[in-house]
Amino acid sequence: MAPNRIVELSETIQNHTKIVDDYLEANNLPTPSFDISTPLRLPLPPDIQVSQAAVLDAADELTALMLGPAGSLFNSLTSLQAIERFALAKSFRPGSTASFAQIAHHSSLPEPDTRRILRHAIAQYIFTEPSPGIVAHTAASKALAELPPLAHCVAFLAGEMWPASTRLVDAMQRWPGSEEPGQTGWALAEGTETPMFEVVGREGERARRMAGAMRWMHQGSGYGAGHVVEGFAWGEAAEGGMLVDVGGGTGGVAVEIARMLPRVRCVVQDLPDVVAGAEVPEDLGEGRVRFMQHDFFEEQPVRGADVYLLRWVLHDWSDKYAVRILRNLVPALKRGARVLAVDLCLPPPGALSPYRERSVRTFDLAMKAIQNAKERDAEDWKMLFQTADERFKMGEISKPEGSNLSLICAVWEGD
Ligand SMILES: C[S@@+](CC[C@H](N)C(=O)[O-])C[C@H]1O[C@@H](n2cnc3c(N)ncnc32)[C@H](O)[C@@H]1O
Repeated sequence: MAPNRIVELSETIQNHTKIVDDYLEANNLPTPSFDISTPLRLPLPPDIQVSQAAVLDAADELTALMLGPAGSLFNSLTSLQAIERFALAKSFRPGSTASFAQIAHHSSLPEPDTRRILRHAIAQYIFTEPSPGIVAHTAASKALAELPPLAHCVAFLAGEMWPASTRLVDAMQRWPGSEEPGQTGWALAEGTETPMFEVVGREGERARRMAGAMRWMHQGSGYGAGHVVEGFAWGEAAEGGMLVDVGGGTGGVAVEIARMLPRVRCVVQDLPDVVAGAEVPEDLGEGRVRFMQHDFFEEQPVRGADVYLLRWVLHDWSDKYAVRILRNLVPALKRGARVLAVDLCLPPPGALSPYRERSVRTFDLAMKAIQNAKERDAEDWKMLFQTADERFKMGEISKPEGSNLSLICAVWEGD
């Protein structure tokens, strides 16, 4: 039986890497490394360059296959932006084929542009060209056609995050060290100083795209509410305690917590528009989860709760504003109350492979580009709580198995 493609690719990598390695060794040339003494290009003759190219081709395809269609989708932002803007993925059914002319006709894009965009996408495994001029779907383009939250996520990254990133350094130059959410790369790209969440949030289609993107990003098992329930030492709070989910959206996390901890009562707070669209599922019965309009830049109205949850909230804000959010909790806190931030905790430098570290660092810069916000490491989290109020006592920061987010808990030691 022929080996599967991934095995075939790994063998290609192994065989051709050996050819390159043998050549370097036989010619007393240094093995590739990141050392400053390394030659800028591998000094290989044309016949050995064939092996070098074979390794690069196979490694690229193997990476894409290992990531899966959704994981490898986000590389080619130019063509992705066009695919979304001109609805190219929906222009013909998955399983069928279409000519460039047919797709152009459907999308109202000139045929030469359609062909150029699609061939750029095809080079990233989005669509395929089984015979010259005829296009078919791949798993990635089919997913764009059929999964609206994924399509929204791509559109949000290509339409909001990417332009913001291209202006990030301009914003850094114009407003050095700014912590204001309106002085960002996104603001420069948009030509406004109104923060991104405000502008996008009130524009129908863009707001839907952003909401869909959030839904898609939350879907992975690494973001499940189960990690909060299972990873947090609820103690007595599980026995009839009160949880306030500050900036809790439409209650997805609180509902899961209420389901898994049947004696906990939850108040979910968010902005009026968000809370207006929220519903408590029938199986939870009355009163266990209720929604409340509350702006977290105002003083916390629910006093004496056992746990105040801030899940994926503080990373949306620079320290200046995150400190305000925490300080607004203080008047409501009883001694021993816990403030639980569930957010990314950046690992110490070098703890992850560069490949993995790149994605968290990219996320960190993206937060800066859109909102002057940030991802924080353990020291940053400690500083944040201490700056908000010295009566916060930091507990351990833990990362439940399989979770992308960490549990960052501080206990209130004031009266
Ligand atoms: C990234 S979402 C996290 C939602 C939820 N905690 C979760 O984990 O799914 C950030 C939330 O903060 C809310 N938010 C933004 N500004 C707010 C404010 N001033 N007061 C209350 N909520 C706010 C947003 O509406 C949104 O629901």
